[in-house]
Amino acid sequence: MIDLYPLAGPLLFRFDPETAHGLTIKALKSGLVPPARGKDEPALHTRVWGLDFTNPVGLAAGFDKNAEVVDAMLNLGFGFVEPGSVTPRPQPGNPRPRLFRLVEQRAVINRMGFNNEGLEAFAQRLERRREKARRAPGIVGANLGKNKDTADAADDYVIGVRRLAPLADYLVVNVSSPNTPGLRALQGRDPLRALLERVLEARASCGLSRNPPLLLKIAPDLTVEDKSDIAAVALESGIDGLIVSNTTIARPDSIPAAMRSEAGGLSGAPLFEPSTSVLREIYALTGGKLPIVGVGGVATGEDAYAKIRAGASLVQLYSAMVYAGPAVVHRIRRELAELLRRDGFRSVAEAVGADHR
Ligand SMILES: Cc1cc2nc3c(=O)[nH]c(=O)nc-3n(C[C@H](O)[C@H](O)[C@H](O)COP(=O)(O)O)c2cc1C
Repeated sequence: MIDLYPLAGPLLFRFDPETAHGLTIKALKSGLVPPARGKDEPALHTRVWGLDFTNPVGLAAGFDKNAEVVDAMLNLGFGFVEPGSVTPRPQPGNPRPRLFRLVEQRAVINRMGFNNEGLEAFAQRLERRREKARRAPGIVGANLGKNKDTADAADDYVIGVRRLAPLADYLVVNVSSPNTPGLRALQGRDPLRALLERVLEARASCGLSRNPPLLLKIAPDLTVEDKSDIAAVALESGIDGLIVSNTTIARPDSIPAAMRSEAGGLSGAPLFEPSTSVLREIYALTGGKLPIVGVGGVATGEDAYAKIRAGASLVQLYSAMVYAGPAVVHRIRRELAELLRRDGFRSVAEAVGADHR
C-alpha cells in the first residue's frame, strides 16, 4: 500500500487531537483515503463464534462512535471494526478539552464521556449499509454504552441490544469506560450477573434465527476478587466472550507530571503490559472456554502475537493508529504471519493461549 500518513500525520498533529480526529473521520467519509485492504495470508484467517475473520486485527471502539466509517476502515485492512460506544439517546459528552496526546509515550488520555449521536442515527447507518451492494468484506460489531443520566443502566443496554441485534455481527456490553460515573461498578459480581441476565434475555426476545455473540468489555483496573468474579459470572451467564481491556485510570511512572492529573482513561503503549496481564489472568480463570479479544497498546505484530499467546483469539487497536496511521494494520498483519510461521503455528487459532501450555 502507499502510506500517506508520513505526510498526513504531521499535518494532523498541528491540530488539537479532537479536531484532528474530526478531520480524519471527514476524510474517511468523503473517500479521500484510498482503500488499501491488501491480501490476507491464509494463516491469518480465523473463525470465532462461527464468524469468519480474514485477519484477527480489529479497530477498537471509540474511533467510529457513530458508525460513519465502517466500510472505509474495513477497506484499510482491518479484519473487523467495532463502532460505538453508542447510547440510546444522543449526548454531548464531557466539556473539551477531553482528548490528549502523549507523543513520547505513544499514548492517549481521553475523557470523552460517550459523546455520540445516539442509537437511532447509528442503527440507520448500519441499515443503509446493509442495503448497499458494494460493502467492504469484514465483521462489524456494535459497542453499547449507557446515557450518563440513566438511573438503571440495564435499561439502556437492553434498548441497544433490541435495536442492534439484527444489524451487528456481534454486540459488546461496555461496562468499563472510566468516563461515565458509576459505570465500572457494573463489573461487580451481583450487578454484573443481573445486567447480563437482562441483556441476554433481550437478545433472545429478538427472535432472530442467529443470535449475534454477546461480549463484555472490561477494565484493566480490577482487584483479584473482581477478576475471579467476572470470570465466574461470564461463564455461568452464557455470554459468548470478553474484551480485555478498556483504558486504565492508573498513571504509570512513564507519564509526565503535567499529564498525570488529567482525568480519564490512558491507552496506547503504557497500557500494553497491564492489559495483557489481565487478559492472561482472565484466560486462565475461564479455562480458555470463552474467546477473548485482546486490546491495549497493540502497535506491532509482536504485540498482537503476545496477546494471542496470552489467550486472545482476536486483537484490536486504536491509539497506535494515531501515531502510525492505518499502515500499522498492514505491518501487524505481515509481522504476525511471520511470527506464526517462525514458531510453527499454521493458524492464529493454534497459537491462542500458547503461553499457558
Ligand atoms: C479517544 C478514545 C475513545 C474511546 N472510546 C471508547 C468507547 O466509546 N467505548 C469503548 O468501549 N472503548 C473506547 N475506547 C477504548 C478503546 O476501545 C481501547 O479499549 C483502548 O483505547 C485500548 O486500546 P489502544 O491502546 O489500542 O488504544 C476509547 C479509546 C480512545 C483512545
